[in-house]
Amino acid sequence: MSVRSLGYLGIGTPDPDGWVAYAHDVIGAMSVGPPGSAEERLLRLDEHPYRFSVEAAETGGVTYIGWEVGDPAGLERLTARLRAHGVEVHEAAPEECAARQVDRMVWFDGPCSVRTELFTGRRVAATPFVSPLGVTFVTGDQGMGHVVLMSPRAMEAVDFYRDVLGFRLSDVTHLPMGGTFYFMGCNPRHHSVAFVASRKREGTHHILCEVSSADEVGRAHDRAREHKVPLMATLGRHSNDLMFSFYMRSPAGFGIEVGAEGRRVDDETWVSRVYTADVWGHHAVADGDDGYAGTVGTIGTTSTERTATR
Ligand SMILES: Cc1ccc(O)c(O)c1CC[C@@H]1C(=O)CC[C@]2(C)C(=O)CC[C@@H]12
Ligand SMILES: [Fe+2]
Repeated sequence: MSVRSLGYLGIGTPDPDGWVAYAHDVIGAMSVGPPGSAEERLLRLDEHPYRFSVEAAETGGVTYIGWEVGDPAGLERLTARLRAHGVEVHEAAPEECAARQVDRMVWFDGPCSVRTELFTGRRVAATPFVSPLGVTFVTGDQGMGHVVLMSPRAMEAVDFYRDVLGFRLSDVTHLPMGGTFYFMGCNPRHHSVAFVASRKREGTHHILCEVSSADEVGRAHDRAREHKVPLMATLGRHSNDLMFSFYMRSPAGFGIEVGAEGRRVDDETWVSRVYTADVWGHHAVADGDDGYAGTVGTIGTTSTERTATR
């Protein structure tokens, strides 16, 4: 398998400065450059020169996905394989490679209408990563996190990632209220990309940033409340990747999942299963709800009060 990990994501949003501020103040990402510079919109999570590139766009969503390939020979093989499957693959110009801070990059129009890039020779930042909030992100051989895309053609996306790009179909989850998710991996992270079948819409569902501990998830959850960031789903534990996480809205509309304690997958022993529920929590939060008011029940009220509220 030549694709090694999720390297970077382009973020399109009508409010780039708002997204950058959110990334600093709530997620804990670090800008590459000073306020007002173009490099301020390049956001780091670790030793890579950047993981998010935030750009102005009419609608919010991932504008491109960058997959890191192990070496130049692997990129050659993958490019030939894509072309053999009829995919129009473009060689990035030197200035594009310089902007991505990579030695070589090819790109094509990928599933879910997302520009998909394959690169080798990523620069390693000369300066250390220092989160403005002291956050440590889990990346390394697991890549930057995961991205979940919605599409009416989710199955085509799954077939392409498995049969052409060589991803593992880790498992499938049928959620009563949340649709069917297909989770795909290319390294020990349970999934680096997932596709959810959506009858009407095509776009970005959420991006995961994994942090180093459950307490870091709790602190991110506190920051979301402090900054009045709407929740998309409450705290919970997934049954497939065992991630303890919550989901909040980003200013671009799609979700940011902040999680910890995700399991590592060994391709030699992994068994793909079908899930229909999380271990606990992860209750979807309706727009405008703070994810807590609905939990006030009859516990602690008297029988008279209970009768009165019926
Ligand atoms: C099922 C699942 C397993 C692992 C993941 O990283 C992951 O994002 C998901 C997606 C499920 C997700 C959820 O559990 C909380 C409620 C959510 C956000 C929805 O409202 C739809 C997708 C649901
Ligand atoms: Fe997720």
